Formats: sequence, C-alpha cells, structure tokens
Amino acid sequence: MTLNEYMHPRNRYRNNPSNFEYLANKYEDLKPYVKKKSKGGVTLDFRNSHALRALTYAVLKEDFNLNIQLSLERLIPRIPQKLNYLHWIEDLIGMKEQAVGIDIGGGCSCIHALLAVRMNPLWEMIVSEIDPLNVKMATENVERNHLQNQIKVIRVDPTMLLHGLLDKTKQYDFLMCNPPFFTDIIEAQGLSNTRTSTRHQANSVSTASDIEMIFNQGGEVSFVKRIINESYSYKNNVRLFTTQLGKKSSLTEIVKDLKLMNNDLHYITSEFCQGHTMRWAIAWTFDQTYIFPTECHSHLASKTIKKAKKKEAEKVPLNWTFDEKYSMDYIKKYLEYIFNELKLSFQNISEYAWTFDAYENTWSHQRRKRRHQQDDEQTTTTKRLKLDDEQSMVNIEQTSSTINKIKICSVQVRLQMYNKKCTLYMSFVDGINSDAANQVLQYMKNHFVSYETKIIQ
Ligand SMILES: C[S@@+](CC[C@H](N)C(=O)[O-])C[C@H]1O[C@@H](n2cnc3c(N)ncnc32)[C@H](O)[C@@H]1O
Repeated sequence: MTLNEYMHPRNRYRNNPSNFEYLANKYEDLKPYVKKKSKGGVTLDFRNSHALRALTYAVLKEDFNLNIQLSLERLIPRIPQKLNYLHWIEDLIGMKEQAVGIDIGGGCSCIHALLAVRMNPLWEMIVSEIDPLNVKMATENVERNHLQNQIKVIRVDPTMLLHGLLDKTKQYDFLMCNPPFFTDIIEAQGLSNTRTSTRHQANSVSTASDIEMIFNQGGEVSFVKRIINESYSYKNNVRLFTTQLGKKSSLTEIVKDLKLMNNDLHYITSEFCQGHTMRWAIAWTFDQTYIFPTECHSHLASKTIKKAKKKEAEKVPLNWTFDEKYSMDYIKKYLEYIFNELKLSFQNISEYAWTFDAYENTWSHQRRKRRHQQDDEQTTTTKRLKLDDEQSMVNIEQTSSTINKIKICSVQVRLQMYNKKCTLYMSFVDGINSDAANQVLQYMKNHFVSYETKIIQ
C-alpha cells in the first residue's frame, strides 16, 4: 500500500509524482539509471545510491532551482518526505512570511534549510552540525545557491544541542530536527528489532554514515529527550520546538515521558507519509496562548487509516480565501468588527488567531432578532422602573443571564497568508451546535461587501 494520499495537502508530489522519464531526458546524469519497463513506462533502482543521488539532484534543480552536491558516504535526502515536515512547520507557525528557524543536524545536504528558504524567501535558518564533512558540504551547498544571507551553518561540539547554539537574547519561530535514529551499529544494520523479520527488505538504499545515523547514548529517543530537557531553558526564545522521529516506538516512548512530566509544555504528534515510508513527529511549546492548528494534529493510525481519515475529514476547518487585494490586517479588522457586531465573546490567541464563544445565536434571522431585542429592551426598562424602588433589579438581571448561559459554540479562527492570498480558517471546538462555525462563516461572507462599502464611505 502506498501512503502518498496521506502526504501533506500542499506537498507538490502528492498528486504529481516526479516524472522520471521527463527528468532523465532533461538531466544527463540521471539518464543511465532510468530503465524502460517491458510493459511500458520507466523505472529507477532506488537501491542504487548513484541513481538516488542523481534523482535528488534532478528533482531539486527542476522543482526548486537548487544546485547541490551530495556525498555517497552521507545521507541522501528524500525530497517529498522533507516537504511533509516543512509544510507541517509552515502550518504550525501560521504560514508566517518572515520566520527564523533552527535545524539541529543539517546533514551534508542542508536540505531542510535550503527548501525552507526556497519556499519561504523571507525565512532565515540556523543550521547546526557536528560532522566536519557535513559542515563543509552544507556550507558549500548554501553558497552554491547564494543563500548565505539567510542560512548560517554552524559547527558544534557533539556534546552540544541547544545550549551554546541558541542565543537567549534572540527570538526564534521554530526549531526542527531529524535526529540520528539508531542506538548502535547493530541496530543501524537492521540486525536488531527495528524491522521485524516479516517485513521485507527496505525499498531503497541508505547511504547514511554512522555519525549521521547513530547516537550511541540511546538513539533518537535520548537525543530528543535531551532536546526536550534543554528546551525548558529557551521557553521564552523559541515558540515551537519540533522533531521528526524515525521509529514509531520512539514516539510512544517520548509521549509516555511527556505525560508523566508535570510541566507547562503542551505538545501534539503527527505522522509524515510518502511512498511506503512513514516518519513520526512531535511539536511542543511553552506558550500557553498557542493553540495547535487542527490540521497539524496526528491524523493517521496505521491500522485504522480509513476510520481516521473519515474522522479527520469531519475536522477539516472551514476556509475562505480572499482576493489578493485584501491584506491580513484588513481581514483582521473585518473579523473583529463581526465579532463585535454579533456580540461574540472573543479572545486573541495570537496576532491573527482568535477563539470566540457564543451563548446566543446572533447571526440568524437578524431582523427578527433585532425586533425582539428592541421589545426586550422595552420590557426591561418597564421592569427597571417598577423594581428600582425595591433595589432588586441587579439580582434579577444576574439571575436571568446565568440561566441562559448554554454555550452554543466555541470556535477557533485563524488567518494565514499563502501565495499572497489570505485564507480564513474556522474550526468548531465545542458547544451544542456543531454547525455554528459554518453559520457564522456564512454570515461573514454575506456581510463582507456591505462592510467594504461602509469603510469606503
Ligand atoms: C539523520 S541525520 C539528518 C540530516 C539531515 N537533516 C536530513 O534530514 O537529511 C542527523 C544529523 O545530525 C547530526 N548530529 C548528530 N549529533 C548532533 C548534535 N549534537 N548537534 C548537531 N548535529 C548533530 C549528524 O551529524 C547528522 O548529520
């Protein structure tokens, strides 16, 4: 079973895998490795490291205008899987146009940082690495693409992770990491329990060196636990910490630990799928005002893919994309205008994200409601006049307002900029009317033009 349909929705290879034949005709170095199949079409031997490297070169040049050099003695990155991780980060940080990120262990390719800044031209990346060859090649790859103003490759000591790399006077939007996966050479060679005996041979070659694959003080679990421990010292500097994991068992172990910790960090987990490969991921933050976007949560359970997918479909946030001419700030003003107009009790959770609670339906049948409201106001005035003498008005009003406090809905609202267009996302969180977010969105759409006219006048 291929997992491509579970790739990130913005992953350009999700419905459009690389065309090997086209690439082979265009890129001479790839040509020798692309073979015609007897039944038509072409194939590439993923177990041949030369073929894998030539394909990576071709894909990066063709789709990202990136020229890189890779060593056959080091990890050759799989681009579609890297995109899954990066798009997830883009979602986590709210599609920020400007961001500063950190990549722990950039490898010789420096792939996370190169793709990150290619897709987000205003981002900056700080990349750490312990392996001298990787540092040299990563630096050259950055220079080869003239991205040294945006990407800094820093050689660190193997005992260092965050301490000594991060600057406590600076702010970073995210941290990412693809840690060395294995505990020792036995595990790295697949001789221990990472693959069960019933699983077939890996579909592609691994060119990773020992230094890249092995963290001999406990593999990726220990590596990530160390990052988590050190992250406490930078809770006010880094908004979102993330890491990828090569094994599901590592995720289970780390989550078990996090649950036991009585701490002020909150986290989510997710999976990245591509071809026959799955990777796992975890994101955590100490920012109590931050709400993880719904689409970033884990959405796959290997054995119940269909069920999970259906559930996920129900959770997909409503969205509304605006014309390029509307800035995020304009839409922000509009939203806050609507929240006030509909008397929704709202709270900013970040610059472009809110939650609102509604305790009465103020968006449907507005005219009738307004008439009712006027009637009610008249009755209240009469009551007030009658009761003023008895000094009991306050009590009555307080009692009736608490009696009516049944929550219709809590809704999460976010704005994100992508390709110069602002998109509004709304997700129903809880309450008695699960369609309420949809109804409010409809109200917003219906009143957008009249708001614009009002503003222009
Ligand atoms: C699995 S590789 C990931 C390479 C690349 N980011 C990728 O995804 O293809 C892990 C990398 O982390 C580096 N590394 C190991 N310990 C490190 C440390 N303490 N600080 C920074 N990098 C480290 C290794 O040299 C290796 O290049």
